[in-house]
Amino acid sequence: MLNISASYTDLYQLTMAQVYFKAKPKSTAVFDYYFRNNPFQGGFTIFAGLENILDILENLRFTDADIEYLKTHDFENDFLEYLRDFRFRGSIFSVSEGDIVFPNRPILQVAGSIIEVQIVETVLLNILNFQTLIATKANRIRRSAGDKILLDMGLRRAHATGGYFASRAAAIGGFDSTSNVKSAKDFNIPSSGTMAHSFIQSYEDELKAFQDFALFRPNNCVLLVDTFSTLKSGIPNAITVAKEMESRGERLFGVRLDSGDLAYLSKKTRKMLDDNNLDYVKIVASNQLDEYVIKSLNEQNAPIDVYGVGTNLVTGKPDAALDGVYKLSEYNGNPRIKLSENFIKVSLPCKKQVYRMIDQNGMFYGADAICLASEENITQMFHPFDSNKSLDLQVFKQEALLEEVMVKGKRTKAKRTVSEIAEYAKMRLSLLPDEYKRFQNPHFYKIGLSASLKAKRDELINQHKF
Ligand SMILES: Nc1ncnc2c1ncn2[C@@H]1O[C@H](COP(=O)(O)OP(=O)(O)OP(=O)(O)O)[C@@H](O)[C@H]1O
Ligand SMILES: O=P(O)(O)OC[C@H]1O[C@H](OP(=O)(O)OP(=O)(O)O)[C@H](O)[C@@H]1O
Ligand SMILES: O=C(O)c1cccnc1
Repeated sequence: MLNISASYTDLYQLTMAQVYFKAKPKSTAVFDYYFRNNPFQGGFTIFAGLENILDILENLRFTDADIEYLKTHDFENDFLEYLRDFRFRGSIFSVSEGDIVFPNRPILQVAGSIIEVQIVETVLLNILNFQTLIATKANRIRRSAGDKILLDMGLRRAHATGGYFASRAAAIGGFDSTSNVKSAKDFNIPSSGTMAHSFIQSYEDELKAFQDFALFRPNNCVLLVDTFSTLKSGIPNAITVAKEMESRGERLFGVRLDSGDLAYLSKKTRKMLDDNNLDYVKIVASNQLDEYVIKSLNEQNAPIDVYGVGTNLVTGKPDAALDGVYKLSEYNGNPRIKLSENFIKVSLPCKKQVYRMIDQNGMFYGADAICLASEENITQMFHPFDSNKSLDLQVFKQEALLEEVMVKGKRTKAKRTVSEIAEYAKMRLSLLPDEYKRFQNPHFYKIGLSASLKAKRDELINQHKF
């Protein structure tokens, strides 16, 4: 994992923490993590990053160098000594990583000493917002690509170290492999790679470049065919090399197209390969791909077997960020609220649970009910702000989404691998009806409050009215 110490936070967390330390060191708090809008104007979001956050929180420390640095920021000595021994000892309830989530309902709830839960806000938002964005983007690309192989090649275009977590999130969203060696190693993701134009340019002629590559690196050999002319030079040379490999008892894995009209070129390439009895040679395509280009290429029946996607995947284009927030819902056991002129931004008080409604076919019905943590079997949910709207929940099976994953700073469940999380995401997505999955105007997934939670919230709104 990347080395993240407790100074991976915003300064204001520490300035607030010093005041808590001096004025009310024994106080406790509960914070909710949620986001406000599905990214990419989609109908759902895939939650990712939880396992990394649990790893980070279990090991979070201020290093001696962190403390030395903070000495230059007017912090008091006794507070700095407290930070020297800082540990995260809080508890976390969370949705399972890989589950399908929706806006404006708690995904994760952090409880503990107010100093500790405040300091970890930044790293938690940083990791969860980014991976959730990228897993959701990756899944859009997966849904466009159908059963074609998807290779993440984005590290070089990612926002610095973001590429490390982007490759992990891409695998959760449905990518098959990554070019990113460190992520592949750390997260046990299959890795793969082809060759760069520079390799071919370093030779006097393309054929010799292909021949050397096939000779010294024959396994999963993919030749990049567009350096000079795809159809007049790259493919004929690749066919020559494929035949030479056959004579050695080897097989060329594929050719990669990286420019031009990918539908036209892949059709011509397929025909040239097949005419030479090379139907096993795969066609890889890359060049600024995203879910829309891939959908279009599939609609044009482009015979592409593998799509390599970089920039648009790892930067979460065009959204760039998920708007996830971390809001205080309880202080010293008392409910807290944040008001806003914008109704949707009014926060929800108290420790909560979220129930997902399951229909008689075992599919998601399209509604999550938020209630107090102590409630079970919610009979009715109410629209958060339109008192005329409610939904009878008695006909549904109800599934509790928030489960305990950390107590006193220690995990309470076994770690899950990236491939387990990816499988889980796929399974959960299969339970979501198609109308929430379409790219244009997806159906709106309902959110509702239990009567008790709504009453608590309304009581607090009235208390704080001016
Ligand atoms: N048949 C196709 N249908 C839809 N989109 C395509 C098709 N072929 C290529 N594209 C996409 O169109 C865009 C083409 O961009 P651009 O013109 O910069 O590529 P190019 O012709 O390869 O140029 P360069 O040689 O500079 O890389 C890319 O995003 C590519 O993935
Ligand atoms: O287009 P993206 O989706 O971001 O995919 C990654 C791109 O990165 C590489 O190009 P680059 O020019 O960096 O290297 P190269 O010289 O190997 O082509 C690769 O050839 C792809 O075109
Ligand atoms: O393996 C490749 O082809 C690759 C990897 C990273 C970026 N572009 C291409």
